[in-house]
Amino acid sequence: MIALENVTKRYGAQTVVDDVSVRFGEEGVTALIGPNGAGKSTLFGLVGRLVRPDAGRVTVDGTDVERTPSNELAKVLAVLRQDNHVAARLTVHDLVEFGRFPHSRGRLTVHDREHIERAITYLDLEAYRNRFLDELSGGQRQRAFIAMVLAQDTEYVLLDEPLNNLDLRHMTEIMRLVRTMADELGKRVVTVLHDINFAATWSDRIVAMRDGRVVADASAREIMRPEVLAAVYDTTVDVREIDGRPVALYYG
Ligand SMILES: Nc1ncnc2c1ncn2[C@@H]1O[C@H](COP(=O)(O)OP(=O)(O)OP(=O)(O)O)[C@@H](O)[C@H]1O
Repeated sequence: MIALENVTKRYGAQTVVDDVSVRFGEEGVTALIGPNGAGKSTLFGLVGRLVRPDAGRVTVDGTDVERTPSNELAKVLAVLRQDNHVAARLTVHDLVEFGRFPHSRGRLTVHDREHIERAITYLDLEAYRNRFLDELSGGQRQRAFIAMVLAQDTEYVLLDEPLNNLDLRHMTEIMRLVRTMADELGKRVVTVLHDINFAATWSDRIVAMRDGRVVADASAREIMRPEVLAAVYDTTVDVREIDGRPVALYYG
């Protein structure tokens, strides 16, 4: 279980995460939604210990992340960040291998290699395995980073906008993969999504943030209501029922 208890983070006078208490880990897939600047990435940073809270506590499986050695944390928690600063002159294979580092410490076992191969296959990257990251399209690069996270093989997986740069087919395939990670591999995935229809279709629970606070936390069906979405995004969103499922229309 990932638990945030009364967590606050400020940058100067601005409170970007404001007394947030929330838990992740019961559901297979949780979507984290909310407008730009709501504090979603900062929340992930706090869990991954890249950002230190000004108040409150973050625990993973009962242990305060502040007191967990980095290597131990990396065995249970993987975070795909939005801004991955990794050397461009790294091949796809090198990057995915890098995901195994918390387990292998640089000495790959047969088991580590299996994880690397599985991740490359799952992300449809076989053809690009030996390409450098700067020789890939944005979507191919995004898939390589997701493969790195998958190879890390952690119980908790935090994905910050994994659908960035992806085309229709790959968006759907990544969400299907996220479901597989939860349903077949037993992982607990929390993913930031800007497309609420993807969030509603593929997640078990939606947590909505706005202005540093959690403003809604419920099932997709409860969140996919015009009044709830308007309160989260401050804009009009129409919701229609198509084939028994709520679909939000927000294309203006
Ligand atoms: N290092 C920083 N220094 C100062 N302000 C920051 C820093 N990091 C984030 N912020 C501010 O904190 C607020 C929350 O940012 P955050 O990236 O967590 O939002 P977000 O919900 O992930 O947004 P987006 O959907 O645009 O990615 C924003 O107003 C942002 O400008």
